[in-house]
Amino acid sequence: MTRKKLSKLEHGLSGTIHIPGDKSISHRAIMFGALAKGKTSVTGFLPGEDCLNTISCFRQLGVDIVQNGTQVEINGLGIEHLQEPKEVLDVGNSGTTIRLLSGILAGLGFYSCIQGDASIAKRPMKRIVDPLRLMGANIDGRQGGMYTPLTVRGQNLHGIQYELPVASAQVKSAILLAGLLADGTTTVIEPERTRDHTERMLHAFGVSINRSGNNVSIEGKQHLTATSIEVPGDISSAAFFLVAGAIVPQSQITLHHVGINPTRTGIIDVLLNMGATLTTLNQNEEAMEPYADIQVKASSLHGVEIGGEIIPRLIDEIPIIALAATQAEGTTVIKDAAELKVKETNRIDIVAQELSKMGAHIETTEDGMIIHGNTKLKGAIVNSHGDHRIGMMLAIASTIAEGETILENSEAIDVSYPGFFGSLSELAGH
Ligand SMILES: O=C(O)C1=C[C@@H](OP(=O)(O)O)[C@@H](O)[C@H](O)C1
Ligand SMILES: C=C(OP(=O)(O)O)C(=O)O
Repeated sequence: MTRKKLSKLEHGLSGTIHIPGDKSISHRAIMFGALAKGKTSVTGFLPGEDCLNTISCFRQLGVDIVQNGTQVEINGLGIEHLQEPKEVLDVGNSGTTIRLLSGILAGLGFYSCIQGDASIAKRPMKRIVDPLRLMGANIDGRQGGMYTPLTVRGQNLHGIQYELPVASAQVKSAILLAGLLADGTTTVIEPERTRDHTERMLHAFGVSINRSGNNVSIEGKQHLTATSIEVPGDISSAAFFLVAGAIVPQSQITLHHVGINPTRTGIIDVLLNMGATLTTLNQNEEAMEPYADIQVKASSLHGVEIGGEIIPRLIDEIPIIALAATQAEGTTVIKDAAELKVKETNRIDIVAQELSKMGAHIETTEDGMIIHGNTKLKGAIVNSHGDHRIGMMLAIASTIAEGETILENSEAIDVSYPGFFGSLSELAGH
């Protein structure tokens, strides 16, 4: 366990930083490059633990992948050339890897077993097992398919029409990827729009995939053609500094080349609603994934209500939004976010528990939290509980907390943002 000693900043944050590559897009670039025929080049790849685990899983499936920092070359031979792995596939801490990979493996002609770390062992897998079984998949797990390890004996699948019981891009993507290998058409109906990186990137690999309202359809037996992928900075990583820039007095910072796909920009909408001084500059809307520079200045915030269709557009940002809310005038209510309970940790309970140690006033509810604002935070011994987003949120909290903060299990941050403390030091002028 790594314990990190942190303290309140004496000055505001200033300067410009590059935000590391988007995690969701990096996973998909590896996976789709592995399914395609030909050489796929990826730039801006996120060399975080989750995405490195995706690389190692696909290497075990026989794919030649050369990774050098943020550059990756995948020499794909086509879907039909993936090979039965000799060992258990280990996804580490990554929910995205296990769910999307299961969708792919369900339609291939061999046996595989997938597992991850202690957090993955507690996360729900029935949400992918159920629809994949409806497509004819032979997939199982502990407790009737609820939990890992998962075993998959790939076989012929057929398309289905499936209404998602929860708004989840991982479940949508698992079904669409199985649909790519299946006979006939597969249609997924989303209750609310979730991130659409799978749809955008499959299109870039030459696959035809159609959206009509909240329905996404794919024809089976299509082939992917290798391409080049440019991964923009991860708005979910940028979020920690967007909030830091807003709440650390006298800050003014610019985050360079951040993805602004509209299915991901809920954090920008919420910060603007809270009264933050935030501007997007140098927007590029033409790219497969749009991006921009984002500038934020310290400003006084006020509480807001967050719920409904915006939730999937900011689901991973709720821990850092909760911190912003502790500094806002008035109360912030977050609802319709029960999905937070099945992330790397129960993010409703852990946000409340850890921020309360620093003096925050947070009530948990069944599907969110009520955060009372205008709180002076104080240093404390806090713990990431092995959850990268909790770790980063607590590190940002320490920059405004009186006294010293000790962050236990700070190593979890490497899952999505290996250079996080370097970025923080750079902006703090250390
Ligand atoms: O598809 C993806 O890349 C992701 C989807 C979201 O999960 P759900 O699909 O479970 O909502 C998100 O929380 C996760 O960090 C990444
Ligand atoms: C929930 C997350 O990721 P995953 O589901 O891929 O583990 C996250 O990055 O916050």
